[in-house]
Amino acid sequence: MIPIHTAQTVREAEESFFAQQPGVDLMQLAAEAVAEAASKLLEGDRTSEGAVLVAVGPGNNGGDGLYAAARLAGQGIPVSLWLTTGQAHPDGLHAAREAGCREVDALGATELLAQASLVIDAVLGIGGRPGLDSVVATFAEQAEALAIPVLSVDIPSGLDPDRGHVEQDGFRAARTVTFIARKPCHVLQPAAGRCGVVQLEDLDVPVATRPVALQATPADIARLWPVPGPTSHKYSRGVVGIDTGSTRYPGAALLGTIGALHAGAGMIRFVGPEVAAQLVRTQLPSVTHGEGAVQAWLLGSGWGQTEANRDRLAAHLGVKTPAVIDADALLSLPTVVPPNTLLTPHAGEMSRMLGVERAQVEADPLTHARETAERWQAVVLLKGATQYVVEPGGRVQLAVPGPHWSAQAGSGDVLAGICAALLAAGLSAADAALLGASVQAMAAKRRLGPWPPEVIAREVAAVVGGFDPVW
Ligand SMILES: NC(=O)C1=CN([C@@H]2O[C@H](COP(=O)(O)OP(=O)(O)OC[C@H]3O[C@@H](n4cnc5c(N)ncnc54)[C@H](OP(=O)(O)O)[C@@H]3O)[C@@H](O)[C@H]2O)[C@@H](O)CC1
Ligand SMILES: [K+]
Repeated sequence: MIPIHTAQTVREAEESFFAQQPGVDLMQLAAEAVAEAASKLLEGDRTSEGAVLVAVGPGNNGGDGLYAAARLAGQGIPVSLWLTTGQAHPDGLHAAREAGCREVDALGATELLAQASLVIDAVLGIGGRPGLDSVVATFAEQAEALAIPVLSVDIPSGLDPDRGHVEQDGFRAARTVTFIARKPCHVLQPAAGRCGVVQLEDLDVPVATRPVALQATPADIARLWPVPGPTSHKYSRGVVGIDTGSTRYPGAALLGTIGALHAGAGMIRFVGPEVAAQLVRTQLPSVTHGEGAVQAWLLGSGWGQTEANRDRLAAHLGVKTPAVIDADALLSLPTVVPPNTLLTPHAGEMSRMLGVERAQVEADPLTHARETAERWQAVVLLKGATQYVVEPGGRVQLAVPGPHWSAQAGSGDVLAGICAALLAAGLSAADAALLGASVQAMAAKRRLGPWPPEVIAREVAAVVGGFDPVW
């Protein structure tokens, strides 16, 4: 799991590091990493005038950029500096000037842009307030329009380091070199989409504080997946009870059932309405129909919004079996849900659960997901371009990200089914959510393109097969 830390935590880590090792110059280490990354991005194209154009802000982020500029100029690379506010880190500026960097003003920077091979964005880092001065914002847009690669120092300037929300257009980096720890903007969408490849330079500075979130990697998912062993049988692998679908939405039932089967459910008991049951029967012969003991329930997908939802939900939740509660059932939740319940809303559903606007959830997903988890004392999987797994108590994990093709009807039904299979296998609701969302993303990556959700669901089985260490 990759720890994600806030700007404040990183600052504190830096301070306590300096208190213990005052002689170490972190800015030089940072600049060295930036210069190295710049050299790689230049790929030998070092001849044109203004090959590297460094946009320099007034603080230490600009200082990193200036020392990196000095290093590049020292290698004979033509480097131009644009001091975006007219102010700059004094020692860094001195070093860059000594090394032969030339300075341009805003107009000169815009003119040079067309010939530049690389822009280094050292305007604002973790000390910046979100948003860019309009001249810098226009420069960033032009760099993007001209497809000039941008290397961002620490974060693409203008982003809020601690959030995924993007307030205004700004730099879109090909690569971001960040220091000490990854920050939320590097992993949370849509901000993460502006960072390009994120390269972490930890500068040997330890961070003692608890991370604000943990980002899962495919290796984590493979390690945690419940692969069957020699003593496994269908009951030990987990029986999933599924009550999903309606006359209006029978397909949701089929999709969730396909998801559960392809994620390794030992057995499925389908107890949804007859119209959905018929569909499942014709497509998935291994599914059994009718009541019986189950280890986890999958509820809510494709129910539609009806008065009957509250009773339909209560009928299953009364027995205190772990459950995945999805879609329409999320709006009929009782005040108390059974232990190990997983709620799987998207932003729109979460906004209705909390009685706020969807835009509010989208602007600050983490706060709202935390509030949802606290209110129902249940694990929440907030679905979307970034998939948040939030537990009551505040622990936040982020699923492995996937391609944006997955933003389509039916993906959520499949995902709920995958999570239910994992819950039935005995995983905690948090692990079921993290593994379920991640494996679906990994499957979508293997099947890149506008594949329908059932095709991605079938690919899940192939991804899971790769987790088996025996074969
Ligand atoms: N800690 C670490 O891990 C390490 C840190 N290092 C580096 O230090 C960076 C942090 O440096 P930092 O603290 O000097 O802040 P930084 O981002 O340069 O910006 C502050 C300046 O910008 C200004 N300003 C703010 N918002 C603005 C806006 N919207 N538009 C315009 N101006 C704005 C603000 O002025 P103000 O108006 O607030 O007086 C102030 O002058 C960090 O990102 C990393 O690159 C590495 O060297 C080593 C490891
Ligand atoms: K920056």
